Amino acid sequence: MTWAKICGICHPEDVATCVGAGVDALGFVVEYPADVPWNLTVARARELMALVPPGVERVAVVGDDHGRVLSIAGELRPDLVQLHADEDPRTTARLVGELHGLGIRVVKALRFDVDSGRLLTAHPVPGTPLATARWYAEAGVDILLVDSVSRDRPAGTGRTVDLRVARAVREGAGVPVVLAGGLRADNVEAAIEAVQPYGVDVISGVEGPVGHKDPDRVRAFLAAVRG
Ligand SMILES: O=C(O)c1ccccc1NCC(=O)[C@H](O)[C@H](O)COP(=O)(O)O
Repeated sequence: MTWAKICGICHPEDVATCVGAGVDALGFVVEYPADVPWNLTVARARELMALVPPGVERVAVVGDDHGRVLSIAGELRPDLVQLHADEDPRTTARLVGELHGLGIRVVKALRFDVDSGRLLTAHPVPGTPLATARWYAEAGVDILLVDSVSRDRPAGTGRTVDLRVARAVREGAGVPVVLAGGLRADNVEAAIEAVQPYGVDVISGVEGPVGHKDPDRVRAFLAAVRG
């Protein structure tokens, strides 16, 4: 069964909606170092995570600063930490060791630019997306997340990635791969078929007004994932 995560949770009623619809994991964006509509303080994230029942994984979506990532993880003790910025493999490897020591698994995002299709990274990386994926896998991450990024948004773009590239990463990375970027109830089945990912992840495709989940869209998305 394909693992399904819904990200950008900001309100208690959205926790209830997603859990009621059978989600596997919920993502909480915490003190992300860019202006995104789904950003939470640690205190607000703690309140919302406390509403998540056992059996549904809590993912803290964070980025960049090593010390801040570690401190957020220590304060919230999520099931997974999702590194969603420009963490280089050395920093990632260090964080993996420290987070695993806290019993927390690590997701690393690989972000593809919506205009050029290129893997966006501030660091010199091996030639192909697959080589970069392996680089991070060797750093010890538990899951890689293939996502899109735009000039305006570091995530939550509502735009799809090249599914052939995602498939190549999934086939060769050596760790489970989650597919994100522009997924909706009407395209997620085909995307799963094309990429055969471990899981899928969504924000825009299940929202009404930005920051608020639409219960019908949440249910339709999860029904489509379950086939
Ligand atoms: O969810 C966010 O707001 C967010 C903010 C900063 C960094 C990462 C973030 N989330 C990443 C995800 O896991 C999303 O599910 C992913 O970007 C998909 O978004 P969408 O294309 O809108 O479905």
